[in-house]
Amino acid sequence: ACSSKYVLSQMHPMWQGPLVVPGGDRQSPIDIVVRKSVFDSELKPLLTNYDPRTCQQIWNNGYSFLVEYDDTADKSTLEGGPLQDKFRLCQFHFHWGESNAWGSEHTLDRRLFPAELHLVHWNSNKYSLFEEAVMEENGLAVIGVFLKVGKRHEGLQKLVDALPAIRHKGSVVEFTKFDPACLLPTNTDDYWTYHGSLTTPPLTESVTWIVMKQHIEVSHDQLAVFRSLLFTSAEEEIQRSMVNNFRVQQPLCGRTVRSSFS
Ligand SMILES: NS(=O)(=O)c1ccc(C(=O)NCc2ccc(F)cc2)cc1
Ligand SMILES: [Zn+2]
Repeated sequence: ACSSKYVLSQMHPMWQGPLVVPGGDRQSPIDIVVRKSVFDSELKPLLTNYDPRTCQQIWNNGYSFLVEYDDTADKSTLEGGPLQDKFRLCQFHFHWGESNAWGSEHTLDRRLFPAELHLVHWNSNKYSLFEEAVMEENGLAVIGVFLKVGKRHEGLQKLVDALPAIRHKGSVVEFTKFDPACLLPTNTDDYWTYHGSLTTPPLTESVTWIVMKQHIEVSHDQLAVFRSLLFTSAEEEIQRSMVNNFRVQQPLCGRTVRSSFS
């Protein structure tokens, strides 16, 4: 699957038929084999500087729900870690399952988590628009955080309360003053990093992935509200629950996964 130009079409409604992927040898997500990751002492701590005033809206794009940030200036940024440049936050979203048994995109030694958060940033030192950066080798940086079911996440509740207003594909509501830093684990120094791709079409291989070692906890009820969202728009007669919106793990194709901790 590393050299083939096609990846297997997936069961997901959005994945009709084989997808042509350019090259296809650095696709995401992957299974992170912890004991095969290589400690790199040059990896720095992550430096996030998010401004809640840049939070603009929350919407249902028919695959997940996105919280979008004003990325017309370097106001909410990510630097450090494996990155050489400054990256601007443009949005965050989640992937989850129909049950708590699965839902994450990355796995740790094949272990599945009920959900995964992605904070999406683009390289504002080198590019002037997300759409430009998404086509370039070092254009994007995405932070992945695993979710586990446990105690209620107070910071997440404001977002959960907004979801009923965007049940259908295409709906958008104003959403302001949300600090995405509240969704990061307490320890952001320990992570794995590797070069991969977007996990949804166009699957472009422009992402430096930064997957946090420490997960965050959300309650069963909070996750149940994610599952109350719909893939379908209000006009469609068949409503389909927005669940299992994850891509299956892709071949590593000889890539090295580095760790910031030994
Ligand atoms: N799950 S993930 O974090 O890997 C991911 C992040 C962002 C996007 C995205 O922006 N798609 C729309 C898009 C893609 C390319 C464009 F040029 C414009 C919009 C897709 C997947
Ligand atoms: Zn994602």
